[in-house]
Amino acid sequence: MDTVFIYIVVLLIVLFIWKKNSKSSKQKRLPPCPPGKPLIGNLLDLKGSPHLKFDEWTKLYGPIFSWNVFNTSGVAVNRADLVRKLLTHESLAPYTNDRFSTFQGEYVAWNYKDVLFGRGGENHGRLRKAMHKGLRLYGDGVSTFENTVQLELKRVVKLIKEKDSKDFDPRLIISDSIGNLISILLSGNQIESAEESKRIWKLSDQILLSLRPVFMSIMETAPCLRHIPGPIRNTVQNVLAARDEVISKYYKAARETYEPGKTRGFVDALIKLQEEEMDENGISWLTDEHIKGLIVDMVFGGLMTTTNAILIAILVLINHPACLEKLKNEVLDTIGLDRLPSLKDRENMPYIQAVILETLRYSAHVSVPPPHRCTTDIEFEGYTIPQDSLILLNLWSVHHDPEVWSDPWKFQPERFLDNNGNLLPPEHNLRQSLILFGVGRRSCVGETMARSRMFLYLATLIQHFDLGLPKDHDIISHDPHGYSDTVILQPPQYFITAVPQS
Ligand code: HEM
Repeated sequence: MDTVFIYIVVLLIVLFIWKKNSKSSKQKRLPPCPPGKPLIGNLLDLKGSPHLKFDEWTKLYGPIFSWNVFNTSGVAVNRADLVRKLLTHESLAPYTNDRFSTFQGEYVAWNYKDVLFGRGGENHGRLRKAMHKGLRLYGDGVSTFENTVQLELKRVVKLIKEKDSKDFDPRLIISDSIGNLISILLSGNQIESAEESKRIWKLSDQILLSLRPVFMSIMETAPCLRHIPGPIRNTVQNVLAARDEVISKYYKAARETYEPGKTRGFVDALIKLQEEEMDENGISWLTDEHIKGLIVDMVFGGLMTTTNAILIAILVLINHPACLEKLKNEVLDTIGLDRLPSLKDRENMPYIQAVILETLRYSAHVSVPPPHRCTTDIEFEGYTIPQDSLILLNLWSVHHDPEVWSDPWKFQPERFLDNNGNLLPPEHNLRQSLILFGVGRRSCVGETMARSRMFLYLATLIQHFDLGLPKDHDIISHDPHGYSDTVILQPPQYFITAVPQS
């Protein structure tokens, strides 16, 4: 059975390449391209860690280069100003912000009814607004939700105190807690059991597995294989089962108990918006499937990114005790010990804000975000980017560009502070060289939420504990070159000590 299966897959891939090759593909002045192999192009080059290979090519070919895999061409953009121009300039933006057809968009998100995998167009803009509206529940000044987060943080502090100053792996506690927060945000309810965080993580993990290049190319070439017993069908079934569990828990439950005028969480906010947007025939552009698609985005977009950002910050900080000390002084001077940190404190705490920016720059853990699709031939910086090319934002190279960042591999929050210790303003050249959350029509909808969570988690941990290196475990390097290269870079397992502040 296995041999037949592999035979069919190989045959279909060859047919697909032949079909694509046989189409006329007049290539114009493409950006420089590393030499590849016949048929497969640069496939083998990208087998390992794509972000590291892209960085190598950036050094060889400069700020824009192209590559080819199975005759699909891609263009990588490796400098901050060029990323901004390509995605936001009014003459280019209408053509550079679409996405490709994907299994995740078609099957997991009800035929592109979400933001992340969704195609461009009018609905994409409306859905982004809807998601922002739902997320504003979490934004600055929403005190009820902030109180809920503080309750969750108290639980985290209690769990860490139970470690009794002994070594522990913070991933278990942080990932569970961020899962809980997403659950709370979706439903407005406090966590009922440990199962809820697990349910959310399961969906995120399954989507991540389905993003493996081999699975993606097979589904693109021969989607019918999802009906044949074997690994492809298993992957499809697992991701859809995990999705349906989350939808049943968060969408169906909210819909059944929804009371107009009460907004318990993100899902209620979307149901309310759906009602507000109904036309005279009682039909709303925001369908139930859109609401479900946005729930999938919340889980997949929000979980791994934020959990890893917090874990990276902790790992880097315990390896930089002087930064940790400055941070502790700022937290204790501004907030003290008698109350929990609140988002309002942030404006008086430039150092922690600089630490957050530098953590995200230094690690560039969303190193190569989901590709954009170029919808027509465009001229850019003297090159042609052909229609249907993938556009990849090489954020790893953008954030370690030695022309912009002095000593790019040094963790140095001070680079974002002026001589008086104030945070550089957003229009400063260095701030403009950060593309941490993308730019323009596809920029991250969860940016405010991610930054607020990073702030609250770090400030609360530092307020309550002296964080430090482990006593009985190896010290793990914080160098991002060693992070695992799933879609979002993850630091290796590490241990820390957390001694309660006296
Ligand atoms: C530290 C945390 C995060 C980082 C560094 C990050 C970074 C990014 C980046 C670089 C993009 C791609 C932009 C592009 O394609 O041009 C993106 C898109 C996106 N992010 Fe985030 N993100 C984070 C947290 C979140 C959170 C918490 C959520 C959910 C609430 C979220 C939801 C999304 C969605 C839905 C998109 C797709 C936007 C679109 O295609 O229009 N992200 N993010």
